[in-house]
Amino acid sequence: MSNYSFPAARLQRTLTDPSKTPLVVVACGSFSPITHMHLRMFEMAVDHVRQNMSDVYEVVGGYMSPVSDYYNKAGLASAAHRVRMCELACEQTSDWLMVDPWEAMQSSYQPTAKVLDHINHEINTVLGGIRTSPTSDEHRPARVMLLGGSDLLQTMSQPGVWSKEDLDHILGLYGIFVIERSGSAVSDALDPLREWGDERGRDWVGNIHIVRQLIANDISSTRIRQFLRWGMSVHYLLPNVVIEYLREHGLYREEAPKEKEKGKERADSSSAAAAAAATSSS
Ligand SMILES: Nc1ncnc2c1ncn2[C@@H]1O[C@H](COP(=O)(O)OP(=O)(O)OP(=O)(O)O)[C@@H](O)[C@H]1O
Ligand SMILES: NC(=O)c1ccc[n+]([C@@H]2O[C@H](COP(=O)(O)O)[C@@H](O)[C@H]2O)c1
Repeated sequence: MSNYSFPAARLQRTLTDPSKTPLVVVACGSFSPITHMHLRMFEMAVDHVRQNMSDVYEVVGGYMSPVSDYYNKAGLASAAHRVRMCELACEQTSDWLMVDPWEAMQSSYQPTAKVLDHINHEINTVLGGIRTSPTSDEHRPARVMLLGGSDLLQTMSQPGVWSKEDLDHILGLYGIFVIERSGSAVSDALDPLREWGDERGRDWVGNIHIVRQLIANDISSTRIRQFLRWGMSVHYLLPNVVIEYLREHGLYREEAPKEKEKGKERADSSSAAAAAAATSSS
């Protein structure tokens, strides 16, 4: 990892309102390829904070963390390509989003709890937190929160996909913004978690922040890969710079063997995560 450095150039290092808690939003996923919806999720989370939690939090950063090549999911491009596409998309379409390549550079699958711990450590221990005002030397620890779609939340109550310890860590300590996604009803995803949270005497659900999609956007990377294989246009679904990169590197022209086998519309992320978790623990 000698060539790794934590990206902090766009991290807001000083609060604009000294009374607030700095908040860093982190999306973990395969991003194969990154779509406009992946980028938009962050804007939706910021709007949610401004509208519902602005008395407590100020968003100071947003990170994407693409999974490594050890995530056993069919049809993904290499981690190097996925990280680069995310970087290009962030550089060209956003003035605050960043990509942390740490997870993608690891030589084994890293559960999401570990990724959040890593970012928390970089910001709050290595960098020492966020300055409370330009005229003060006081630093405040940033709160790190996960960001994902309701399909991700749904996997959290599927047996064997997440360990109880990791759920406790993520939902108890960090918290999550959940963007509702068609096909994954939020209430169905929340109910089992509510039971487990109570069973353990902890308020998990209080740390789950549901973000409604007021303009429904159902872009999925699986669909994009399919369109590319079929020679269809993907314009206005992904940033142009990513489309250019896909063309240059000839990505997703062939169907991945496992994807073909399954013949599925959307790769089953829960089985992929379970397989990845099984690989990492074996
Ligand atoms: N259209 C969408 N609406 C809500 N959440 C989304 C949407 N697209 C992606 N996400 C969320 O973004 C995160 C990372 O996305 P991921 O890379 O898994 O994309 P995906 O489109 O779900 O991929 P795939 O189709 O390959 O499973 C996940 O938590 C996922 O739920
Ligand atoms: N046990 C875990 O930590 C666990 C389980 C399921 C998914 N995940 C993460 O959620 C994301 C899911 O991404 P995909 O939807 O692209 O499969 C990945 O970043 C994956 O690492 C983590």
